Amino acid sequence: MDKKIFRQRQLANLKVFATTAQKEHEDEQLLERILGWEELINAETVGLTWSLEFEVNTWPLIQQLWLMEKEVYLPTANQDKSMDFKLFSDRSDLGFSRFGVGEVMSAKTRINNQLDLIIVPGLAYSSKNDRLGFGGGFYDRFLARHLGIKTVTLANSQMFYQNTEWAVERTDIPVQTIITPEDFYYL
Ligand SMILES: Nc1nc2c(c(=O)[nH]1)N(C=O)[C@@H](CNc1ccc(C(=O)N[C@@H](CCC(=O)O)C(=O)O)cc1)CN2
Ligand SMILES: Nc1ncnc2c1ncn2[C@@H]1O[C@H](COP(=O)(O)OP(=O)(O)OP(=O)(O)O)[C@@H](O)[C@H]1O
Repeated sequence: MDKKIFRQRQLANLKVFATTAQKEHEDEQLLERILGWEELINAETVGLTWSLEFEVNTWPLIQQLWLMEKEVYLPTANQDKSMDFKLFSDRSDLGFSRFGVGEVMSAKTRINNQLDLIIVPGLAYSSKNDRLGFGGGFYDRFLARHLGIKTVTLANSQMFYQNTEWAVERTDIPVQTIITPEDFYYL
């Protein structure tokens, strides 16, 4: 299916799912699974996003990472479609961009784009490790420029597809590991 049409359908699905108790339950399962995952345990610097309602809730994960004394970085989306990961160490440093996503506002914060692990956001994933994002191309551009960075994603039951049901572009970069409530999919 055309990527744009699939993305709109998927966004509508996820917004409905976000109102259910099942979504919250799966968020908890996914949190538990990634916290027990060796590659997360071994990472010292972790990049992830401040989640929107229909995405997997990252706030409990961020708090756990702080307790584990990991450095947590959130991306800032730039005008030229590049991203910079900024150190996030205090909830009060958070602001909201015009797109409505949380970003670190503090100007004196550290940038680190060579992270040990990036937890990539997205709307849909397949067992072939294909990923469909929001459509900005921010992560595909970032990952193309930072080859060798480890990537993982948390996919709830509504985000995960056995087959890739949308058209994959040449610039789409697959995610190395997908964690679902039941399984791990490695590229
Ligand atoms: N929670 C979360 N944070 C995230 C992402 C995400 O998917 N989820 N991103 C994943 O990539 C990045 C931001 N993604 C974006 C995706 C699209 C547009 C966008 O369409 N911008 C339009 C204008 C929007 C407006 O003006 O309202 C544009 O720039 O033309 C912006 C940011 C970084 N932070
Ligand atoms: N490395 C790249 N260089 C140039 N253009 C790119 C690159 N990666 C993606 N694009 C372009 O950006 C646009 C959006 O890409 P795409 O639909 O894959 O976004 P997405 O992966 O869903 O979003 P995101 O990565 O922000 O979560 C497309 O037109 C795509 O061709």
